[in-house]
Amino acid sequence: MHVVVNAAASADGKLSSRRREQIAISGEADFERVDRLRAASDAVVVGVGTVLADDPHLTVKDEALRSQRCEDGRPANPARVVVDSSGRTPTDAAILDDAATTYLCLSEEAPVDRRMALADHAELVTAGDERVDLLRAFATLQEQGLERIMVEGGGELIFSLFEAGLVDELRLFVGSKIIGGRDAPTLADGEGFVADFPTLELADVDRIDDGVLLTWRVDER
Ligand SMILES: NC(=O)C1=CN([C@@H]2O[C@H](COP(=O)(O)OP(=O)(O)OC[C@H]3O[C@@H](n4cnc5c(N)ncnc54)[C@H](O)[C@@H]3O)[C@@H](O)[C@H]2O)C=CC1
Ligand SMILES: Nc1nc(O)c(N)c(N[C@@H]2O[C@H](COP(=O)(O)O)[C@@H](O)[C@H]2O)n1
Repeated sequence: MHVVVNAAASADGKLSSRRREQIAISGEADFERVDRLRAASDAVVVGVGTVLADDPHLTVKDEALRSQRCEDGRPANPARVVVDSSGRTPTDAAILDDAATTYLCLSEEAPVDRRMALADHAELVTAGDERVDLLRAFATLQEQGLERIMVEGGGELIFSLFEAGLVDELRLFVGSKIIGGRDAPTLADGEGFVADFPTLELADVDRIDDGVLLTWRVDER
């Protein structure tokens, strides 16, 4: 399995505003790059915080890219995965439509009534007691043939993936907005590290739109 975290941060390092509303940080060319990365992936992963904040669809937007996937014998869109301990994903969320297979990674904490409601719309994976055990959940995804994984956020999930040692690559677009706000989400929120900080090796720097795409490989820990 190869896990790429892709996100867009403002020049001051925020993924969205203190209201946790989705903000277009990427420009047109970066959104096209993101679409190509989605098209090259077997699955696109987000945390339930992102589903509740953004109601994302997480499909490939360019029809030519979808057609190419079909010609290659793959589904038109990559699978979508939500990390959602207690099954808070709304049953009318865009991510649960029939454009692609959706996996909901739950923990034992997810109530039976939520499981029953969501089972009509998604494949349910249970791993972990309170929070989702990401190592186990990702191992289950791999058993389903999902090898090329793209993670789009948000900051809570990205921190946990670094903590679990699951991230191979980070692609961070730094855009030309200042968002500010001490409580606005950043790339890696969660508890934060105080030691054993994950370290990165810079692989590429590209100017895109009015910002910079930084590509980092994650050092083994
Ligand atoms: N600019 C960008 O590229 C992106 C920005 N965003 C923004 O990020 C914000 C949402 O991010 P967050 O609130 O951080 O939520 P998140 O999307 O990271 O989801 C976190 C939630 O996932 C669940 N979860 C279950 N097991 C977990 C585990 N082991 N580790 C971590 N989480 C686990 C918990 O309910 C937790 O609250 C929104 O404002 C959204 O707009 C989201 C994606 C990309
Ligand atoms: N790459 C990138 N740049 C930005 O500026 C963004 N705001 C995001 N947000 C992510 O894209 C998701 C929306 O996807 P759909 O258009 O609904 O398919 C959103 O939920 C964030 O994960 N990404």
